[in-house]
Amino acid sequence: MEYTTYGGVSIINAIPSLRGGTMAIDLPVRVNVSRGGCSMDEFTSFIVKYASAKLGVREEYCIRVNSNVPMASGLKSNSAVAVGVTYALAEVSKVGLSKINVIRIAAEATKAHGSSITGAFDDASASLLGGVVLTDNRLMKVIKHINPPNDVVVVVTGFKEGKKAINVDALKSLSSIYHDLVHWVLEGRLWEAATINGIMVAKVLGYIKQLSAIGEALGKGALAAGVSGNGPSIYAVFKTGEEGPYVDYVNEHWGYLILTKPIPALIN
Ligand SMILES: Nc1ncnc2c1ncn2[C@@H]1O[C@H](COP(=O)(O)OP(=O)(O)OP(=O)(O)O)[C@@H](O)[C@H]1O
Ligand SMILES: O=C(O)C1=C[C@@H](O)[C@@H](O)[C@H](O)C1
Repeated sequence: MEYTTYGGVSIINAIPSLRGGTMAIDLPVRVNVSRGGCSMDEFTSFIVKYASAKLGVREEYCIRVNSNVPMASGLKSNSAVAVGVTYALAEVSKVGLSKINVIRIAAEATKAHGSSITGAFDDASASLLGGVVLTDNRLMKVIKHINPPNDVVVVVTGFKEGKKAINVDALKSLSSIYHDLVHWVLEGRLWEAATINGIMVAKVLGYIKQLSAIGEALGKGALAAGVSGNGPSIYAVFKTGEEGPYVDYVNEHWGYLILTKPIPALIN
C-alpha cells in the first residue's frame, strides 16, 4: 500500500513563538508499506520504531520512501517522511487513529530524533492535511486550516546551498514580533506574514545571498518571498503567469529551481 504526503514552505517559523504556519506544495513523498522486515535508512527506522511503539504495532513492516523533497533544505523533508511513515503504519495495522493524532505522533518522533526543534507540528500537519495551516506546536493543535489561492505558482531555489547552524536563541529573541505575525495570518494577511518571516529568518541565520533573491522576487511582483524553514531554500509566490522575470533571474544567478504549486486542503 502506498500513501502520499507533501513537502511545504514556511509561512511562519515556529521556533520563535511555538506557533507556526506552513503551506503544502506539490512535492510528493510516497511511502510504501509491506509486511515483513527490510533494511531502512537510520531516520526511517527510527520513525518506524517510535511510531510502532506508540501505535502498539507488534508486526514487522518494511517501509520504502520515495521523496521528491530535497533533503535538509527547509522544505519540510523530515516531517513529510515522518508523518507519511506514521500514517502508513497506522493505516496498514488498522489502529483507527485520526489524522491529527497521527500528526502528533510524527511530531513527537522528529523531536525525539533531534531532527526538529519544536516537533514541527505545523510542517507535519500541512504535509498530511494539505493546504495552509497555522498551528500551536506546544499544544499540538491546528488553529487554522485554509485553502491556498489556486491561481498562484511557487518558485523554489537555494536548496543546494549549505545549511547554516540554527541559532535557536536568536530566533526566540524575535518572539514578540512573531506574536504579531500569527495575528496577521489570523486576519488573512498570509503573504505579508510569510515575507516578514522569510526575511527575518534569512537575516538571523545569515542567509545573505538568499536576502538578495527575496529582494529580486519582491521587486518583480512576488506576492510573498522568503527563506523556508531554517533554510537554505528560498521560495517566492507569484500569480500564475507573472513568475517569468524572476525565473529568468534565478536561472541566471542560481542555475536551478523548482516550479511548483500549492496543494489544496485535503478532505479525509
Ligand atoms: N527522504 C528521506 N529519507 C530519509 N531521511 C530523510 C529524508 N528526508 C529527510 N530525512 C531526515 O531528515 C533530516 C533533515 O531534516 P531537516 O530538518 O534538516 O530538513 P528539513 O525538514 O528540510 O528542514 P526544515 O525543518 O527546516 O524544513 C535528514 O538529515 C534525515 O535524517
Ligand atoms: O524544527 C522545528 O521545529 C521547525 C523547523 C522549521 O521547519 C520551521 O519552519 C518549523 O516551524 C519548526
